[in-house]
Order: sequence, then structure tokens, then C-alpha cells
Amino acid sequence: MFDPHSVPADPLATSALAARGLEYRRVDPADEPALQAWVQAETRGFHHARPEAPELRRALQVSRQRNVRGVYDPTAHDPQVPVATVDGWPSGLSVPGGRSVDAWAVSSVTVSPTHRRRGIARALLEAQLRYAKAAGAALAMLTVTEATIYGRYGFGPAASAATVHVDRRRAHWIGPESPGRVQFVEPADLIGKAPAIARRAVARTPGEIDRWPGLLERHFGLVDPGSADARALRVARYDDAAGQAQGFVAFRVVRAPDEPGALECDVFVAATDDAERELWRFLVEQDFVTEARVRLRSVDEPLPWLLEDPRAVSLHEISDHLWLRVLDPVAALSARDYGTAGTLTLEIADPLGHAEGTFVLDVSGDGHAEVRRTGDARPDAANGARPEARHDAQADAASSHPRSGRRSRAQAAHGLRIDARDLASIYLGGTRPSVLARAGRLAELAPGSLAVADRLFHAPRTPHLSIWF
Ligand SMILES: CC(=O)SCCNC(=O)CCNC(=O)[C@H](O)C(C)(C)COP(=O)(O)OP(=O)(O)OC[C@H]1O[C@@H](n2cnc3c(N)ncnc32)[C@H](O)[C@@H]1OP(=O)(O)O
Repeated sequence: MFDPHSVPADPLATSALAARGLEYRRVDPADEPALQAWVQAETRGFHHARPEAPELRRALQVSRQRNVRGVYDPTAHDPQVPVATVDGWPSGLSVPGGRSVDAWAVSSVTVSPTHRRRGIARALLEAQLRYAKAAGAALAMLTVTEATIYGRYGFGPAASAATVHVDRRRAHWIGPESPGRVQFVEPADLIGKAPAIARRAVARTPGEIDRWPGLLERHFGLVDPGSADARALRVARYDDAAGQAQGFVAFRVVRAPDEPGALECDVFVAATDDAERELWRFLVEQDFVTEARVRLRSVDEPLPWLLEDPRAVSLHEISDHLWLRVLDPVAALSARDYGTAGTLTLEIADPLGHAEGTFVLDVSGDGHAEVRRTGDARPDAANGARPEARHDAQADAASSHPRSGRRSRAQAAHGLRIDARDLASIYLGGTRPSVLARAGRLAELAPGSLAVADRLFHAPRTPHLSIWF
């Protein structure tokens, strides 16, 4: 596994920030005061309250596992507190077909309001992409506060999430009976087994990322077990017929005195379909509860099909939850399985250059792809022009521009001209290429290419990410 602490400083970011009188530094994981100042700056950057001691200890522990960077202003009132923060770490990302691809997670991007809009975030983000590439990551990934920030760095939304509301009174179960059972467990009793269950759940869902040490402790309220939030948490586990634990939920019921409550669940982990069904049933069949609200679920849950009245279920807060950035098209595209056999050329434009070039995707009958780079991208690709905006004269001899009406001179291969950020959006199968084409974001190299691309990039399971990072 790549060591996030071995990443050398990025000279471009260092000099860009130095030109603004700022210092760009890695925070030494062993330097407790520096790490504490970084955590405090990050917390303030996200407009959160100052962390209490147990939460601060947890944040320090997590930060020590990551490549933590700060930007410092030597002229500030307290020059030890960074004016900008970011961290990154290598992590697996599940892709269609059940494999995991090497990716680089980016988080904690904050710039103090005193230093905003001076290009600090840009310097940090572009450096993160270079770190990711140096670490051998096929993609970079993040979850976002605002959808307007990351497209300029080549990130595209790749997996959605939603809050599922279930009206308890209408939730009459018609799904199959399961041979297993759900039972309450104390969080401390499950924490030993939970990571292995979570790993299996992550592996079967494209868009999920590896859980880092300490995350489940937080989900189970074990960071500060005496706090009111932790004491309200209940944990239930599903065991299959053989007694093997296959899933768990952590939830609380909030209610006014003498009133039925609302069940709120932020942690729903299922390694099998049985576990998923039975945990849903457990959540939606609770008495003295009017509604269940389960956050960060898939937009494609089986739940409505398990209830007599599918309208008991409604989706809220549907969001572009996981954003990806393709850095190495060969590694990224060969990692996933495809929906059918076929061949597709991808002319990728990337203003930052990382994914730039022409690539051929050859998918065999078993869904595996061989991907090869066949050339650099078009001369204008690096200037950020949208693919459909390029002039026809630059079109390849073996292709015709979709809006030109010209017939291709040779037998045109199926292919797409696509920006790196749109490639990120189709990568896991969450968005069809034809939808992006309807939005004018990508173009066919030859008629029929979109239909081929839609079939190839189709994923049997809708991508989904069930945590923030
Ligand atoms: C992965 C994560 O951690 S997501 C968390 C993101 N952080 C937050 O939401 C915390 C609150 N916000 C902030 O701290 C800051 O506003 C940041 C980090 C979003 C931006 O920091 P800044 O240093 O001001 O950004 P910077 O000056 O480098 O701007 C770079 C570009 O992004 C644009 N930009 C910056 N912030 C935003 C925004 N909130 N919405 C839209 N565009 C933005 C700028 O206009 C600029 O555009 P351009 O270069 O294409 O002309």
C-alpha cells in the first residue's frame, strides 16, 4: 500500500503560494500542536463548532493516517494556524464487476474567509491531482459541499445518494421471508466484526470506497460514548441462516414526550441482498414510529418493491454525492467490467492534461476490457474547448462530426469525444453517455456510437456511496 507520508512537496503549489507570501507545508503527523491547529482550522473552515476533546482526539488519529497539508500566512495574528487545509490518502474505489481500483481520496479542502479567492484552493487541488498521479492512482475522488467547485479540475459527479423516507403507516411488507434474523447488539460488541462486513458491502457496490480505521467507531458512537448523541444510538445486526453476520444498521428514534417518533438512520451496511431486505424490514416495521428517514441510500433501492404500497417510500435530498476525476484512463477503464462486448474509441480532452489522449476500449464477451492508448488528443484539446465546439476541419479522417452531416471517408469506428470530467460521470454507469450527449456535452465519432457506449458503460448495480469523506 502506498504511504501517504512519502509524497514530496509539490514545487508548483509551493511557488504559486510563495508568490502570494504564503507557505505551503505538510503537517508532520508527529507534531501534535501543528496537527491540532490544522484540525481547528479545518473545523472552522467548514463552519463547525470547535471539537470537544474526544472528537479532537479522533480527528487527530484520522489525520495521522493521511497526507495533511496546510497553507500558512507568516503575517497572520496566529501564524501557526493554517489559512487553508487539505488532506489526501490512497483508497480503493469499488467499480462494476466487483473489483476495486486504486484511487486517491481528497478531503478537508478549506480556505479561510480572510484569504478566499486568491487561487489557494486551485493550488491545493491541482497539487492533490499530481500527488494522486505520483501515487499511481487511476482516479481522484471526493464528496463536495457545493457542486460548482470541482468541475474545473476535471471532477464529475459519478454516484448519487438520497435520503429515503418511509411512511410507517403505509409500510406493509410483502417481500420474501428471510431465513436469518435481526437482533440488537451493543456497538462495542459489534465493532470487532463490523469492518469485515463493511468490506464485503463495499465490494459489491460500485461507488463505495474503503472505510478508514476509526470511521466505524464514530458511526457506532464509540468516540464519545457518554454523549447524548451516542447514548441515543441503537445498533442491530443481521445474521444469515448459518449465523454469519451479514449487515448492520445504527439508528436513533427522535420524539417528543408521549408522541410517536421518527427513526433516523445514517448507517446501513448490507453484505447480501437478504441482509439488505431484512434490515429494511426491521427499520420500517417499528411501532410507535411514524416515519423512517435513512440517509445516503441508493437512488435505486429495492424497498418500494418490498412494500404493498410503494408510495410509502419517497426520495429526498437526492445529491451528486461522489465525484471522480480520471487520471489514468488505461488503469481506470481496464479496472471495471462492461455491460456487453464491443469496441469504443475515446478521444479524451483534459485541460489539465492528466487524461488527455485517444484510447481504444476493447471489451470481450466476459465483460473485461483491454484498453490501449493510440495517440495524443487533438491539438486543441488542452485549451479546454468543449468537444462539440471544435472545428470540423480538425476531425479525424476516420470520423465525421455529428453536426456536420458529412459522411466518413473510411469505415468509422465507434467512439466518443469526451471531456475528462464527463468520462468521470459515465465511468461507474451512473449516467448514460447518451444523456450527456443530449446535454451537448459529448459527441459521437460515428453514428451509432452512443448506443454502443450506453450498452458498454451500463452497470448492473446503480453506483452508490453511503458515507461522507
Ligand atoms: C473535498 C472537499 O473538501 S469539499 C469542501 C469545500 N470547502 C468548503 O465548502 C468550505 C468553505 N469554502 C471554502 O473554504 C472556499 O470557498 C473554497 C475552498 C471552496 C474555495 O477556496 P478559494 O481559495 O477561495 O478558491 P480559489 O481562489 O482557488 O478559486 C479557484 C476557482 O474556484 C472558484 N470557486 C471558488 N470557490 C467557489 C465556490 N464556492 N463556488 C463556485 N466557484 C468557486 C473561483 O471562482 C475560481 O474560479 P476560476 O479559477 O475558474 O476563475
